Amino acid sequence: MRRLRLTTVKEFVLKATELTDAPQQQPPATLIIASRESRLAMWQAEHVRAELSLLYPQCRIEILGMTTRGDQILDRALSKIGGKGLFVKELEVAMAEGRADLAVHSLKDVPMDLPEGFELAAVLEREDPRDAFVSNDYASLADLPAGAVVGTSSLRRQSLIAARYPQLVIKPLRGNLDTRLGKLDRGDYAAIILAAAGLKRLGLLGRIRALLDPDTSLPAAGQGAMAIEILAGRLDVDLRAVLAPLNHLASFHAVTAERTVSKAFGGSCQIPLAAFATIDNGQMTLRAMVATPDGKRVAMAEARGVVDTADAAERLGRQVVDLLQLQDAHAILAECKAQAADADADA
Ligand SMILES: NCc1[nH]cc(CCC(=O)O)c1CC(=O)O
Repeated sequence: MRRLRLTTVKEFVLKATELTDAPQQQPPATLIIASRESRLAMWQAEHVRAELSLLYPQCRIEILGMTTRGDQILDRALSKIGGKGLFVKELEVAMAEGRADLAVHSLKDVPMDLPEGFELAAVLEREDPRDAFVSNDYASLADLPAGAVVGTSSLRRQSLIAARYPQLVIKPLRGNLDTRLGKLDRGDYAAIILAAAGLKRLGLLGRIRALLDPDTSLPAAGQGAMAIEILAGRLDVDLRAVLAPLNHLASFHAVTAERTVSKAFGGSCQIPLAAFATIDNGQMTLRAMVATPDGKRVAMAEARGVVDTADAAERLGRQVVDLLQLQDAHAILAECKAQAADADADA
C-alpha cells in the first residue's frame, strides 16, 4: 500500500541535529501512560510503550486504561455532545492527580486549545492520513446505487460525500472501530467511511475496499497522527526532553499547520472542516476546506511554502485561513449553524 511520503532527507538531518543538541535526559524509574480502553487507543499506548522501552530499557512503563465520556455516550453525534474534549478529559484528570505521566491520543481527537497546564510533548510519525471506504458488497463510493446508506458521523465526510454523490443517504455511525464494523456487518449500512490509519493499526487493512483520494476526500486536521500529552512545568522531571526523541518533525510541522486552520474556525467537530498538509523536500503544501453539511457551499484553499519551524507552519496555516475567508468562509459557517439549528428542530 502506498504511504504518503512525509519525511525528506533534509528533515531527517534537521531532526538528527536537534537530537544531538538536546541534553541527555534520563526518565524517572517508572512512567505511566494513560489511555482510553478501546482497542485502537490501547494499540497506540502499547506502541508508545514499546518505543519508550527501546529508548529507556531501564524504565518501567505501565499503561493505565480508562473509559471516557466520549466512549460512554454513543447515541448522539459528537457534534451534538460537545466534541473532542470528551475523549481526553479523564486522561488529563489522571495526569493532574499524579496517577499518570503521559497520555497518548489520536491527534484528531485532541482539542485545539488544551486546558491550562497541559501541553503536547510529541507528535509521532504520521500513519496514512486518508479516509477508507469499507463495505461488504461494494467496491467504492461510485459503485453504490442511489439510496444506499453510508455510515459516518463526521460532518466533514458527510459534506464531502453529499457534494459528490447527492443520491446517497448518509446516516450517523458512532462507537469505536469494532462497534462500527459490527454495525456494517449487521447490515445497517451499505458502506461506512473510516480513517485508514485506525484500520491499519488494528491489522484490519483487509476491510478496506478503496482508499479515498485526499484531493477529493480531504482529511481532517491531524488525521493519522498520534500525540503525547503531558502536564506542563513538572519540576521533578523534564518529560518534554524525555519524550523529544519520539517527536517526528515533518509530522509535527504538518499537523501544526493543519491545526492552525482548524483552530481559526473554532476547532470543533461542529462544522465540516478539512485541513491537510504534505511536505516534499522541505516544501509544505497545505490545503483546507470549510463547507456546509449538505455539501452545497464549499470554500477551498491551498498555500505552499518552505516550512522548517513550527512558526513557519502556523504562518502557512494563517495564510490558508485568510484565503478561505476571501471565499466567504464566515458566511458558510453561519449557514452551518443555521443548518444545525434546523436539524435540531427536526429531531
Ligand atoms: N474520531 C474517531 C477517531 N479518531 C482517530 C481515528 C482514527 C485514527 C487516526 O485518525 O489517527 C478515529 C476513527 C475514524 O475516524 O475512523
